[in-house]
Order: sequence, then C-alpha cells, then structure tokens
Amino acid sequence: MQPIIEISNLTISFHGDEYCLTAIEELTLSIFKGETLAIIGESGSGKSVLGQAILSILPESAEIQGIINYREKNLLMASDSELESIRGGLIGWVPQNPKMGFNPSMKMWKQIAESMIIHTDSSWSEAKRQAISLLERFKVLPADQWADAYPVSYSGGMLQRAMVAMGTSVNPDVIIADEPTKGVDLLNKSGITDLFLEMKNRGITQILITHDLDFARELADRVAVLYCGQIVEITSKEIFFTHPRHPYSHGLLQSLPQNGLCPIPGNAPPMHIVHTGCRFKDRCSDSKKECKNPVPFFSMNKDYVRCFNYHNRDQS
Ligand SMILES: Nc1ncnc2c1ncn2[C@@H]1O[C@H](COP(=O)(O)OP(=O)(O)OP(=O)(O)O)[C@@H](O)[C@H]1O
Ligand code: NI
Repeated sequence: MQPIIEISNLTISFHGDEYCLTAIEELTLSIFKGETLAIIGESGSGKSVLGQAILSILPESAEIQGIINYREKNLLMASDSELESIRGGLIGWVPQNPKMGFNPSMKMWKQIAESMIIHTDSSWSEAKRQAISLLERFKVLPADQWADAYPVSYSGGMLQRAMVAMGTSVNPDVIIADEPTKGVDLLNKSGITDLFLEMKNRGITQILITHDLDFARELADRVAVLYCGQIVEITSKEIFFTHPRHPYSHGLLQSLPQNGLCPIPGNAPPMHIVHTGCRFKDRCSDSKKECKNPVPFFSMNKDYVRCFNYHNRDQS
C-alpha cells in the first residue's frame, strides 16, 4: 500500500516570551490511501497541532522541523500558492470548533460555495446549487432555506454538519477532521458518524482526531495514540480495542464507562520540560528501571509501540 501522507521526524515547538514548549516530538507516521486513521489521546497531547501542521495552518510562532509529504511533495517546503490549492481542495479540513470556522456575516451557502469557486471551474450559481445539495446530503433541512441563513441561526449540531459539508465540498483526496463529535448530542452524533462512514465508503482517506473512542471504533481502520507529543502506539483498530500494547492505550480503554470507568491516575507531564525516558512512566503500573531511558519506537509487523515491555516480549 502506498502512503498518501508520510510524516517523518516531525518536531513542532512554540516559543513565546515566557515559554517554550514542544507540542510534537520526532513524530513519524504514514497514512495510506483510502484508510481511516483515528488519532486519539488526552487533551493537550498535540492532536490539533498535528492536524494543523499537515494543513500548514500553524501560527508563525511555531517552529517546525521534519518532513510532511503529501503524494511525495513536502508540504513544509511548498509555496503559498501550492498550499492554497491543496488546502480545502485536495486536503479538506473540518476544524475543532465549528463556531469559529464560519464567517458570521456571510450566508451559509456562500461559505460552502467559496471553496468550489477557488478550487473548481464552477460558476457562483452552479456552486450555490451544489452547496444546497451538500446541505441536503448532510441533513441540514430544508436545505434551500438554511442555505440563505447566517451561521448564528444554526444549532451546534447543524453547524457541525455544515462544517463537514464545507470541508468536503470539493471531493478532497484526504479529510482531516478535528473532534467532529465534540459537543454533539447522541442523535446528531450518529448522523455525523454516518457522514464519515459514507466518505470512507467513497474511498476518501480520513484522519479523524478524536477523544471519542466509540467514534473511532465505528470508523477507524487504524489507531495512532498520541501521548504528550509522542506517538506511543500505532495499530489496527481490532488490536487497539481488544489487546492494546501500550499501557497508556490500555488505560484509555479502562476509562471507558463500558469497561468500568477507571480513569488513569495522575496527569500527563507538562510539555515545556525536557523529558527523559518514557513520558508515561510516572502513571504506569508496570514501570521499571529501564523506563528512565529513552524509549525507541519498536516496530512489530505493521504496528509500532513505544514501550520496553514489547522490546523484550514481542519482536515478531
Ligand atoms: N498556537 C499555540 N501557541 C502555543 N502553544 C500552543 C499553540 N497551539 C497549541 N499549543 C500547545 O500545544 C500543546 C498541544 O495542543 P493541542 O491543541 O494540539 O492539543 P490537543 O491534543 O488537540 O488537545 P484537545 O483535545 O484539548 O483539543 C498544548 O500544550 C497547547 O497548549
Ligand atoms: Ni485539539
């Protein structure tokens, strides 16, 4: 299988007057054509920063090292005009907060149509027609009336669906969605899950950044677990949900209500400190002396895990 996005040794730091933190460290990850990859991890682990880095929409204050290849082109070296045609065209983006994602003074249809005007040869009237049919597909009904409304009159669930409509309006190659089910009630959540299932069935590559393990279980082919700026495990959905390897992945599953609601004790270490050894060691019930040393990212078949337990036990 050919990777569509290949990230190598990505490190992202933010430097301010009073702080310097590394939000992503030495991250290496391939995303394959047509797959749905869920990126999961606690708040502050670097999920959104990673999504924004792929889109090249991080603020100027971010210092970025490494390579992010999209179809073998390094996005970190791409020109503004190349990035413009990729963003919203080839790589669609559904941002974390739909309330912030819209221009409050522009009618909804125009916001959705805009990227079709930029990225295709559509006329405004054709783009409007398509925007209405997208709203219809994403169950913002009656679509012709809501198309003429402003975002402020939309409910949270409708905004979320309209955001997906906007992020996917030009049939992108890859969709990156940041917490698409956050703050959405159960009924709307199943609608959003269906939208992503439909895109998955159409063969669109999806990167789903989420806290929501049930959502990941419904959609993902593979799961990448981010902890304190590092990927600690990459594996298939089946392995992740049945016998995850990293103790942090195990802890995330144990904290689900259906598994007894046992939260992981303690908190992730702050990101502005220099870390030595395993970042999870102080919260891990299985930590040993060697965990004070830097932990390599062990590979096992197509999977990866950053834990000494697997160095010794499972080198298939
Ligand atoms: N523009 C920025 N300037 C400085 N620090 C930032 C910036 N954006 C993110 N960070 C920091 O980078 C770290 C990772 O943030 P990020 O938003 O990626 O976390 P997350 O995993 O998406 O969390 P959540 O689940 O809460 O959305 C955090 O410590 C955050 O404070
Ligand atoms: Ni986030």
